[in-house]
Amino acid sequence: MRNFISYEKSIEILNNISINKQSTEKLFITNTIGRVIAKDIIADHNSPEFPTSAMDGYAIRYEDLNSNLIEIIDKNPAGSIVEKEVSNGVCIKTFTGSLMPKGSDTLIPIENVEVLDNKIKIINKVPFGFAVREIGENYKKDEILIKKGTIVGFAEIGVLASLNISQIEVIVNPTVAIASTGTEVLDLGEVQTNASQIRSSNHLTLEVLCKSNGANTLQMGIVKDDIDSITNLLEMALQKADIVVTTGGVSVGDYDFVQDVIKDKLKAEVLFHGVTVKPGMHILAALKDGKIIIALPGFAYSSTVCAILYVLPLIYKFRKANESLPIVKARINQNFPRKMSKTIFTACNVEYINGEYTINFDGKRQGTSAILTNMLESPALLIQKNDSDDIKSGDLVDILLLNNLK
Ligand SMILES: Nc1nc2c(c(=O)[nH]1)N[C@H]1C(S)=C(S)[C@@H](COP(=O)(O)OP(=O)(O)OC[C@H]3O[C@@H](n4cnc5c(N)ncnc54)[C@H](O)[C@@H]3O)O[C@H]1N2
Ligand code: MOO
Repeated sequence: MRNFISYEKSIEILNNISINKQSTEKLFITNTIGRVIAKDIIADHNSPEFPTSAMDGYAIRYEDLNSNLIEIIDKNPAGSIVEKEVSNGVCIKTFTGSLMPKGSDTLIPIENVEVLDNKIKIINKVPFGFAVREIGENYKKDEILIKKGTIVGFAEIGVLASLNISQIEVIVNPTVAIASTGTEVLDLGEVQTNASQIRSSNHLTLEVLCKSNGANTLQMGIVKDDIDSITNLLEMALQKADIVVTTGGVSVGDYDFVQDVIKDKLKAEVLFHGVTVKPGMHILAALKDGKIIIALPGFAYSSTVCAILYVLPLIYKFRKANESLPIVKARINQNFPRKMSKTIFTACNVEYINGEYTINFDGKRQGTSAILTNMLESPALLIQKNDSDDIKSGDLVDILLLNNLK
C-alpha cells in the first residue's frame, strides 16, 4: 500500500533537496538572454563621462541669455572635440551627443533662436543647464548596475554593451532529460500498426516547457513498457542530466514498470510516490547519485501540470535566480464546489479586465486527465487546496498563469 502525502509536503520535500552543483560559463552578451548573471556588474566609468548635449543647438553661458546677439565661433559635431571655448558674447553650435564645449553651461535649442549671419538672437529662453546631460546621469562609476542572480533581458544587454562588456559569466542551466514510456505511444511519423496506438505528446510538451523555462534539455524519446529498456534508458539519462523526467508507467497497472525500475533496478532513494493532488496522484520523485528523478503519470494533462508544479521549481532551484511559479488572485464567474479531498488544479480561461484577473470555464471540456486541449488559448489553472471551502461565484481565488511560463 502506498503512502500518499499532501501536495504541500511533496513540494517541501523537493525544496529541501540540496543542490551543490553551480558552475558558470562565459558567453557573448547577446547569447545570454534568459540566463542568470553569476557576478555583479559594476560600472567602471561615469555615463556620460563629461557634460553632454541632449539637443541640437548652441552652447552658451547662461548669463548671456539676455544678450541681444551672440556670435557663433565654431561648430561641434558629435564625435569630435572642439578646442575653442565659450566665453561671454560667443557660442558654439553643438549637436545632440556632442560634449559641451569648455566654458558653456546651457544649450539653447535651434528652435529657440534666429540666426543672423554668424550670430544668434534668442527668441525663447531656457533655464540654466538646459539640455545638458550631467556627468553620471545614466550611471556612476563603481555603481552596481546589474546584480548577481538577475535574469538577462534586453535592457541588461544594452547596459552591458554601453559598459563595453562583450562577454559575461552566467550560471550553467541544469540539464533535464525527458523520456516517455508506453508500448502504445508512437513518436511523430512512426507508422501506426493497430487502433490502440496513440501519438506521444508528453515528451515534446515537456521538452519545450523545460527549455523555455531555463533548462538544457536532452530528448530521450519514447521507450516501450519493458523493464530492461526502461532501465537502460534511465541509466543513460542519469549519466548526462541533473534531472530525469519520465511520463507513464507509475500507477497500478501490470505494465507500469517505471516505478519498479526506479525502486528495484536503480535502487534509487524514493522521496515520495503518490500525492493527494489532481491531476498527478501517482507522481514519483527519487534521488539517485545526486540526480533527481521525477516520474510523471502518462496522461497528457497530468504530466504537463505536474511538470509545471514539480519540474519547473527544480529548474529554478538550480538557477538560483529567485524565480517562482506565477500564482495570482483572480475573480471567478461561477460556483465551483470542491469535488475531492485533494489539491486540485483545473484548467480555466483567464483575462485581465479592469485591473483584475477574471477566470471562466467557457469551452473547457470535462473528462479525464488526458485532455491537453484545455490548455490552449489563454489558460490558467484554478488552484483548490485540499482543505478549502467550496468556491462561490465572485470569490477571489488563486490561479497559476500558464501563458507567463512561455
Ligand atoms: N486502477 C487504477 N487505474 C488507474 C489509476 C488508479 O489509481 N487505479 N490512476 C489513474 C490515474 S489518476 C492516472 S494519472 C493514470 C496514470 O497512469 P500511468 O502513469 O501509469 O500512465 P499510463 O498508464 O502509462 O498512461 C496513462 C494514459 O496516458 C496515455 N499516455 C501515456 N503516455 C503518453 C504520451 N507520451 N503522450 C500522450 N499520452 C500518453 C496512455 O495512453 C494512457 O491513456 O492511471 C489511471 N489509472
Ligand atoms: O492523478 Mo491522474 O494524473 O489524475 O489523472
